[in-house]
Amino acid sequence: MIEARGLTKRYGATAAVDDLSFTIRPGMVTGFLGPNGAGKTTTMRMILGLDYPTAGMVTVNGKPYAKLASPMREVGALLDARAVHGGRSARNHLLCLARTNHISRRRVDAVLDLVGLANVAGKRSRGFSLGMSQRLGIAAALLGDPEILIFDEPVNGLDPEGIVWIRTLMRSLAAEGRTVFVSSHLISEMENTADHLIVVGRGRLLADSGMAEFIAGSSGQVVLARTPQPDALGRALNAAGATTSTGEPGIVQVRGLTEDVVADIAFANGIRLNHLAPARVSLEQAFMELTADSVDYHGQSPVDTQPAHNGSEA
Ligand SMILES: Nc1ncnc2c1ncn2[C@@H]1O[C@H](COP(=O)(O)OP(=O)(O)OP(=O)(O)O)[C@@H](O)[C@H]1O
Repeated sequence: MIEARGLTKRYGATAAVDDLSFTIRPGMVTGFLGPNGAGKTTTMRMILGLDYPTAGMVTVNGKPYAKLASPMREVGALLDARAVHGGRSARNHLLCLARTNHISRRRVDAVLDLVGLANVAGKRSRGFSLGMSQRLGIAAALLGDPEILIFDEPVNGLDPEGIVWIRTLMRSLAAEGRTVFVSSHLISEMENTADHLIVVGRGRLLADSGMAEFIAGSSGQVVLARTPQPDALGRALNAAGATTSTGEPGIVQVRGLTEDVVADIAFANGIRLNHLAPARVSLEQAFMELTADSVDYHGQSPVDTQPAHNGSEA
């Protein structure tokens, strides 16, 4: 369990973390989300005693990190995968950590196996790809077999296989009853991984909710229907109170109704559906809407291509 109460960190005039209170519970993956510069890394550094709060407090299993008797056995963290001595082999890096924390050599080999680095364990980490470095960082986090795991943007720079591997690992660690706290600036990454979400923007708490509630409360689920009769489907759905719009030819975007209801309405009106699915984009849109006022770094946005409108598509 990690508990923050009124946690605040100021750098001059900037409040990197601003009066954050939350509880991270065991047995689940908690996603820590927010745009760039929202204060995620600063929060994680304070949990790990690497930065001191300006005000408030954060505890790990009821104690500040500095008071933990055997920190590596209680909390494992991956903050910066490149922060290792590049001249050391992966095994030596882990052996050094193990020795200073009274952890056996056997455990070093076990975590090397677990993260898939056993056959490069003798190689210097300087030559490692970002993905291999991430795996080494995760091996270090797991070394003390801790109950609490903290990962800062663990999938940065990973290939799809690495992303799936980390996602599966986080899920299995949570299933073992551990507390897993993982940051990301992309909600799409968390959608299939996290059970619970803490969302921050400009250092402040924007949401603290279960993933299912977050999705359900998002600004209207969007359902995509592919049909050879888009006009007829649009009219039938509008009559049922939905908002529809067209994207690609033959695709109707529906807001305000579930897939089941859209299917029922199509069936009742004799309209053929070739495909019906929830739109992934709705969750990302909900996240972007929630954090829109907190984004520090804006890029140039491309021309909006699909304006939604009320009423039937014409
Ligand atoms: N040591 C520091 N000195 C001054 N300002 C800092 C320092 N560390 C962080 N900040 C500022 O605090 C704010 C929060 O930064 P932080 O790195 O915690 O955000 P983040 O959510 O982890 O962002 P990202 O997703 O880009 O990693 C930013 O405005 C950042 O510039």
